[in-house]
Amino acid sequence: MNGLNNSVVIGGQALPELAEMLGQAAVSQVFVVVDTNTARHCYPLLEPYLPKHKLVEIPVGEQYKTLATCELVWNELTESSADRFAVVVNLGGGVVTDLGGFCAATYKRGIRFVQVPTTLLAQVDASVGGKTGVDFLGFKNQIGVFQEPAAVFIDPQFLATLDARQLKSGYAEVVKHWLIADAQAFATQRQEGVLVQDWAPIIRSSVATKQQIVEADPLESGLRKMLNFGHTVGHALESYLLLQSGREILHGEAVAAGMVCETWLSAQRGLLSASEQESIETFLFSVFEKVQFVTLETDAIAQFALQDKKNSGSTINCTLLDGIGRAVYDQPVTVAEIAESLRYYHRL
Ligand SMILES: NC(=O)c1ccc[n+]([C@@H]2O[C@H](COP(=O)([O-])OP(=O)(O)OC[C@H]3O[C@@H](n4cnc5c(N)ncnc54)[C@H](O)[C@@H]3O)[C@@H](O)[C@H]2O)c1
Ligand SMILES: O=C(O)C(=O)C[C@@H](O)[C@H](O)[C@H](O)COP(=O)(O)O
Ligand SMILES: [Zn+2]
Repeated sequence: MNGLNNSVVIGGQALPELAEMLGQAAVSQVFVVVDTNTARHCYPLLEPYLPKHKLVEIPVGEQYKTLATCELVWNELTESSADRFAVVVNLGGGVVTDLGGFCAATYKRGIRFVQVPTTLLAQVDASVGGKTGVDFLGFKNQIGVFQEPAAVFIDPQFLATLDARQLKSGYAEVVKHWLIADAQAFATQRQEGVLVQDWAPIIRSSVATKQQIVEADPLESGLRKMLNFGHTVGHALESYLLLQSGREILHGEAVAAGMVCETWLSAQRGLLSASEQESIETFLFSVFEKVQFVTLETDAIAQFALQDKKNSGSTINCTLLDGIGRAVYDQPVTVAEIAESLRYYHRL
């Protein structure tokens, strides 16, 4: 695609390869989207590898993953007269890669973008697979498109400035990949927790799991729904708390809670044994603190699942576990069952 190809490069060679790619491709202008934190911590590491470019800085946080923030990016592209040979480099966590990807995919009906993820969450999940978008009316990723980046450049050195809470949030998606597709890794690697010294092997295996699933079903008509394990309940919880100032939680924290709830739903249906359920729960609670809500809120939280993208009509289709390392999708669940799973979580 105009000298850029759709690859994922992981390791110390990532930034030199990005430089090489941008040097070879027909590129009219380069725009680097950052947030305020990645401008400070990550841009100095990337800058030596970039040709002449313009920096586009967006505010930090999920609250800014909105159409209003997209306008900042589209304004900059328009005012700089960016043409279809311009390339957007998204340098940041999942908010930057989702939003920057969406802005590029829609500007003049689509210009090329590359992802340079700087959080563990974005390195193991968000930067790969072509889901881009923003939140809308409080619903997660309600507006977006599937558009693969021209390439993804993952350098674990960016993780050095990430705090423990953010590392754990990314780790939730690693655990999700184990639970849906890699029982062996869940059995052997979970002992290490987040005290991992070298993230590269974990990033490589998580990205490989995700790529394998995405390649089989890029537009999520079936199999890709496995990657949404923990997200029917997780997104409902994340969306509900996002709308309440001061109670926001991180995406991975919501997914971890969602995985406990959806593990319970799996066990309720006889898909998981009591001992499998217990080992998942015990592990998740050894890493993640309990998300705070009161029982009275569970019905309101569960209502958010009515907007889940996997739904058909009013049927909420959940992804459940059929044993550790195996996911089944399109499992109908009711709002009442989701609320019950949240009450179970609350009681633990
Ligand atoms: N597209 C997908 O497939 C996909 C997959 C999973 C999650 N997501 C989305 O990703 C988002 C969450 O991503 P996230 O957890 O990366 O959040 P994020 O982008 O908000 O980054 C987390 C925090 O870390 C800061 N930061 C980023 N890199 C840093 C670094 N190297 N050093 C210090 N600080 C740094 C950011 O400024 C922010 O404060 C959610 O919106 C979620 O919906 C998308
Ligand atoms: O790539 C996918 O497919 C996923 O579901 C990965 C999820 O971890 C990610 O949070 C994704 O953004 C959720 O997508 P959505 O379609 O439920 O908004
Ligand atoms: Zn996710």
